[in-house]
Amino acid sequence: MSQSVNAFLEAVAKRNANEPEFMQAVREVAETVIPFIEKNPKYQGKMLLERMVEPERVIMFRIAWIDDAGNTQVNRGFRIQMNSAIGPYKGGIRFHPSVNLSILKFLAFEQVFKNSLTTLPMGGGKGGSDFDPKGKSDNEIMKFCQAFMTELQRHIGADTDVPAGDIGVGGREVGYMFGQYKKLRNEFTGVLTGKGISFGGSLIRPEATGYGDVYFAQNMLATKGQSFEGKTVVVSGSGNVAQYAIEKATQLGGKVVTASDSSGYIYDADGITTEKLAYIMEIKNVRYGRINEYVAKYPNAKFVEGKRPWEVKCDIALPCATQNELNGEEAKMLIANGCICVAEGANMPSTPEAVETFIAAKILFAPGKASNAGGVATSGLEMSQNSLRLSWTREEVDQRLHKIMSDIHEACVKYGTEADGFVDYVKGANIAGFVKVADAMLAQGVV
Ligand SMILES: NC(=O)C1=CN([C@@H]2O[C@H](COP(=O)(O)OP(=O)(O)OC[C@H]3O[C@@H](n4cnc5c(N)ncnc54)[C@H](OP(=O)(O)O)[C@@H]3O)[C@@H](O)[C@H]2O)C=CC1
Ligand SMILES: O=C(O)CCC(=O)C(=O)O
Repeated sequence: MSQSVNAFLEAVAKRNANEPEFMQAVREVAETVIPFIEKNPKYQGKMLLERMVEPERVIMFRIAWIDDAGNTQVNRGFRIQMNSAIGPYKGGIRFHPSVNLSILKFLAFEQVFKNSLTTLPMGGGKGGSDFDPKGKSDNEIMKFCQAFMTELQRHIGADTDVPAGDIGVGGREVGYMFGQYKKLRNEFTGVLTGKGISFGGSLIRPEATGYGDVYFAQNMLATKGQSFEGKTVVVSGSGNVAQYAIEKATQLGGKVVTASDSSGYIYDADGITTEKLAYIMEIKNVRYGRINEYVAKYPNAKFVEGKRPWEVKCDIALPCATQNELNGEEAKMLIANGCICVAEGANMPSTPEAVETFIAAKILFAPGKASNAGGVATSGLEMSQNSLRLSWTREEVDQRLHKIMSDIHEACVKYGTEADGFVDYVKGANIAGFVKVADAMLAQGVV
């Protein structure tokens, strides 16, 4: 690592002690963007990256609510408004007991680059709470969402900051938060995305992150004359992103053999067909159950408790669960088993050692900020439809999503192609994402 990158990271670490996930995300960007800045005088002397690692605003608040047993509960809420140079803050809300400042700052920082890559006018933000939705009744989920929005509503707005879902926050939670915002503010605006279709949501938004991840992998595979047809695919997670990655990979002729949750993974050598995926959706979206319930219905499959699916032989891997779920050893195992393509559906699922391993082996590797950008891009399309007070068809939204994912791929190739023709998608995504935000910051002066 160069001296300037080292010095930069030391200074950031000093100001952000005990924030390992945030430092991990900053390091990955700094290693590729600082050498680019050093070759481009236009971006020097204005502290651009130094400004980008400093959130424009961090909001932290108490959420008090009453559970079904009549007990008072207290959680912590956050919204990180990271960068608004190219548009209103935009990014999801996460409800998970692991949520803290470090995790949300890493997600908000990644979001700035990702949103820039989509080509749409969206700044970056992220929020959430350490609230654990597991085991809560529907009434408790609604009460919590209302209490969360009672505070958050004063900080957001259709032209200020537009939240959406993330881990633990899907259509149900977005609906409850939207209802509370509308009640308190007495306005019907597109203040959240991922809304229900009957109140301003966009067709394809639920599918968009998983579909977009597969479209991006399709673009990468095409550079090698390859496709999903006949390939074995390993997917982690079984939530929103994983479900639609499985659906699209299967539609394109791939055989998806795994899905997982935090308790372990299921391996189905016959492939997760459309009918079997419908069962996963019932387990996860209707009953909020566990992935091992799959083997009770499909006994040919097995459940591997407490493990992750990267030990399964595959051609393509799609990590779609959470951060740091694929380590260096697992990356080596994937490569030794013949994996040629990894497209991250989750945010930062590969550890730095895993990323290094994929790039050293020169396989097709896409970082989440490029390959999972289809979700927020379609949120951007939802905002456009809300502003127009129109709804586009499934086909129209899917067509736009396709085009956006191809354009992101092209931008990565433009900025990430090495002298020997290898495309470093990490470098490409970071530099392409940086350039648009940096140009806007330069034009707007030091603010
Ligand atoms: N939803 C979206 O549009 C977008 C999401 N992403 C990213 O994709 C990833 C998945 O999000 P999404 O599908 O929406 O979330 P969901 O809540 O729908 O699903 C999350 C899945 O990941 C698993 N998971 C969560 N934490 C862990 C953990 N610590 N170890 C193992 N498994 C875990 C969950 O299992 P369990 O139920 O056991 O916790 C569940 O299967 C996240 O990284 C998110 O930031 C990125 C872009 C957009
Ligand atoms: O759709 C959005 O606004 C948020 C998506 C998101 O949180 C993400 O891209 O990680």
